[in-house]
Formats: sequence, C-alpha cells, structure tokens
Amino acid sequence: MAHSPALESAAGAVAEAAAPAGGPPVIRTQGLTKRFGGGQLAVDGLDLTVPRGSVFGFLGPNGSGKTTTIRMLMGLIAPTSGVATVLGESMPQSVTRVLPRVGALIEGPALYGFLSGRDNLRRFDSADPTCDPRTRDARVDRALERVGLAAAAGKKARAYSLGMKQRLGLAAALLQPRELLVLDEPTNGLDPQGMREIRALVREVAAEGTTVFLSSHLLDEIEQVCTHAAVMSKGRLVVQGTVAELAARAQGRLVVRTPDTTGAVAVLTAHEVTELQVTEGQVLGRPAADADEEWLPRLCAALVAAGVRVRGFGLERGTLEDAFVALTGEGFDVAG
Ligand SMILES: Nc1ncnc2c1ncn2[C@@H]1O[C@H](COP(=O)(O)OP(=O)(O)OP(=O)(O)O)[C@@H](O)[C@H]1O
Repeated sequence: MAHSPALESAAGAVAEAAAPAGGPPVIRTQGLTKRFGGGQLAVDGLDLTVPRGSVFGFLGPNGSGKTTTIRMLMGLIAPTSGVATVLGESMPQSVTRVLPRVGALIEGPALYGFLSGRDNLRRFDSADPTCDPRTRDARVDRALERVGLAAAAGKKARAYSLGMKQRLGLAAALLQPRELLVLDEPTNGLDPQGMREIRALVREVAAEGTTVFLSSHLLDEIEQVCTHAAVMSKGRLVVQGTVAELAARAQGRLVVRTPDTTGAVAVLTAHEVTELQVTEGQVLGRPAADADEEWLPRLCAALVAAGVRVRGFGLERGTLEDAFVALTGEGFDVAG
C-alpha cells in the first residue's frame, strides 16, 4: 500500500482518543524501525501506544511486521532506529529489568520433548531467580490447571499436540502474576474449542489487571477479546484505537428487503447509494460517506413513495474487517 498522509493523521487522532485517562502507557514506540541485513524494511516508523489495562490486539496479515515488532519490544533484536519503552523502561537497554515483569509467548514455546509438561514448567520456574523454590509445585499446578493441562501434565511434551504445546507455553507465561502478557499469535494452530479456551483465559488474565498485548491475523479474534487494536500493513501502522472506534470507522451497509428490487435500485441510485448488490428479495448498498442521521428515514420514505414494498430496512453495523478494507483498500488475507 502506498503510504497515505491522511491515514497517518487519522491514526494519530484515534491514538489520542484512546490514550488512557491516567498513568503512562505500558508500551510506547516512536519511529520504531527495523531494516534487516538483506535490506528488507520489516517495520517502518512505528508509533504505538498501548494503554495500561487494555487487551491490545496487534493485527495484520502475515509478513506485516508483527513478530519483528514484538521481538524488538522484548529486546530480542535491536531496532535500526526509533525508540521503544516497555513498562516505562527503554528497550533493549533495560531488558534484564523489564522481562521479569512480562510473561511472553513468542513463536511457540521452547520445550524439551523428553520432559513431561509439568517438568517443563518446573524448568521454566527454576530459571526465574525471582521464583521461590518452596512454592514451585503449587505455582506449576495452578498454571497447569488454568490452561486445562492438569490431566496431561505427566505426558512427555513431544506427545503433545500443537494446541497443547501452545497452552503449555501460556502456562509458562502465567507462572507468576505479570504486569504485561505478550502473546504472538496465541491461537495459531488451535481448533475452535482450543481458540475459545485461550480467549477465555486472556479475558480472565486481563480481568486480574494484567495488560495483554496479542498479535493476530484474525479480525474476529480481535473483535472478540480486545479492547484496543492497531492495524499493521507492510511494516507500517495503518490505524490504532479502541476496537469500538475502529469498528465505527467501518461504514455500515444498507439492507433493503423487498420483492420490488428494480424499483428499489432506482431509488437507491438516486440517493447516491453505491456498490449495489441485488439478491433474491434484497438489495444491499453502501451509503454515501456524508449521509447524515436524517438521510435514512428520508430514503425509506422515498422508497415507499415510489411504490416499493419495503419488508425490511436498516443499516448493518460495520465490522473491523470492513474498517480494515476501507482503510487499506485491500482484502485482509493478502500476504504482505
Ligand atoms: N530475520 C529476518 N531477516 C530478513 N527478513 C526478515 C527477518 N524476519 C522477518 N523478515 C521479513 O520482515 C517482514 C515482516 O515479518 P514478520 O515476521 O515481522 O511479520 P508478521 O506480521 O509477524 O508475519 P507472520 O505472522 O507471518 O510472522 C517479512 O517480509 C519477513 O520476510
């Protein structure tokens, strides 16, 4: 996508509207940029603001720069330019102070296949110098319970399904209460039930006061669990804000149910409704961008006056997917 200054200023406006009422953001980046050795510009001038207490969805198609951003935020790779602060500290400079306050699941957990799920967690716990060894077993059991792996805890990790491995990774991130949980595509490879369970867990962790930052290429996932979202496309931030604000930017769709579709199309066209689609007993269309509140009842009256038998009439709410398509001018499932 060619970069649009209009989109950039729109992104800034929404970011300001979504800024927290009090307290510094949990994650903030300014001009964060990563150019890889081969010249690949993976992240380009990213200004991101993640409010404390949010469930923040980091959304974008494959290859849009999400993992590269997360790796910079976690101090795993250094940015080419720009700055990132996490929990008020500069990254990667303060990585040793910041990481104990963050639970992270990035690119799948590093597990020992020959160890059981429980022993893998014990290993993670013992690698953390802040964890008291005397309470280790209780912590490990609680984490296994939370992710639904208590019954499979004695099995070797190599016998785990992808979903079970993902849950074990999440259990590792949840061993200690954290201020921030960072999850890179946490539901990738899970079946619908597994996805629901992870989403429920994310809501639960957020309700306890942990800020959650999760990346996803699934729009409906973001709509279901996130309070805020940022949309990436080809390394650049397209927009960020609350999910409600973003969805509100998506234009609604007009739906007219009528047997008189030809007459309805004539009236809708005269009222500047575009992208008309006619199906059996129904006409769909896109209202003009500047349509005001009074436009809808006026249009309905015009349909009736033209003798169109209106059996149903209304505006359907726009989805985040509509917003994404409207903002980027591209479908969502394109590789970057
Ligand atoms: N180590 C690397 N060296 C060179 N290019 C890289 C490297 N890592 C990522 N890239 C490139 O940077 C771009 C962004 O990749 P990134 O993995 O951050 O995207 P993503 O949004 O997380 O996608 P995915 O969900 O597929 O991981 C891609 O074009 C990718 O090929």
